[in-house]
Amino acid sequence: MLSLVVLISGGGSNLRALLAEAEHADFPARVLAVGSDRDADGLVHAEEFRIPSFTVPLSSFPTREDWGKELLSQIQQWRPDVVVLSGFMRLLPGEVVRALSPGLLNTHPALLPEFPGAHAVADAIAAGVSETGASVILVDEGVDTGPVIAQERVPVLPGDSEETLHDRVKTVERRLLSDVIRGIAAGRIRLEEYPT
Ligand SMILES: Nc1nc2c(c(=O)[nH]1)N[C@@H](CN(C=O)c1ccc(C(=O)N[C@@H](CCC(=O)O)C(=O)O)cc1)CN2
Ligand SMILES: NCC(=O)N[C@@H]1O[C@H](COP(=O)([O-])[O-])[C@@H](O)[C@H]1O
Repeated sequence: MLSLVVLISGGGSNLRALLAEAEHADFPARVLAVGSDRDADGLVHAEEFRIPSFTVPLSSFPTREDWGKELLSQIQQWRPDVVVLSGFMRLLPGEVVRALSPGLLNTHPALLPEFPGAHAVADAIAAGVSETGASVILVDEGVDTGPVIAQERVPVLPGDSEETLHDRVKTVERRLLSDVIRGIAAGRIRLEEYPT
């Protein structure tokens, strides 16, 4: 059984999907705790599924590095096999990335390396592309520069808003993340074999 800690910053719809799937006996992973860098709306999903949560606000620390040390401490108390960034909107300091790698995944709503960063869906709309995608990557010390574990194209439809496109992308993200977690648990995906 793979043990996960999931980090969020927002509404946590992808977290909720993972928590719901983890309730099924055939899912080979469990979420030990949910963490956030703020009082995220998505923490309500952890409460509903009776999963412990913790919040480490960046604004409570003099530096990002100090924040990272506390975040890392909170994560490591749960001794997870894998940490999943699911709408976690803070860049992690190198010390945190190094301590958690290679068991540190991020889901991103674009076909990386296209549209990295915090506003991928808006950027895809603005660029006028006819398709974008979803990616699951290993997190490195760059910004969305880690090796791609899984990704899938998603069409941009005429009249798409950021919201309609993001919703379409999220449905693919959820499936990709589930498949990656199942692959890791089954030994088909070996994170240590990816270059970082
Ligand atoms: N060391 C890394 N940390 C994180 C990565 C990563 O690739 N390396 N991915 C992000 C998730 N992410 C994209 O997938 C992402 C999230 C946020 C930002 C960003 O610029 N954040 C700003 C604040 C932006 C805001 O609050 O709107 C910041 O951290 O100051 C870039 C990429 C998670 N962490
Ligand atoms: N750069 C990181 C990034 O953009 N992450 C994205 O935030 C969304 C969170 O949605 P949710 O809060 O509804 O799960 C997801 O689409 C995730 O890929």
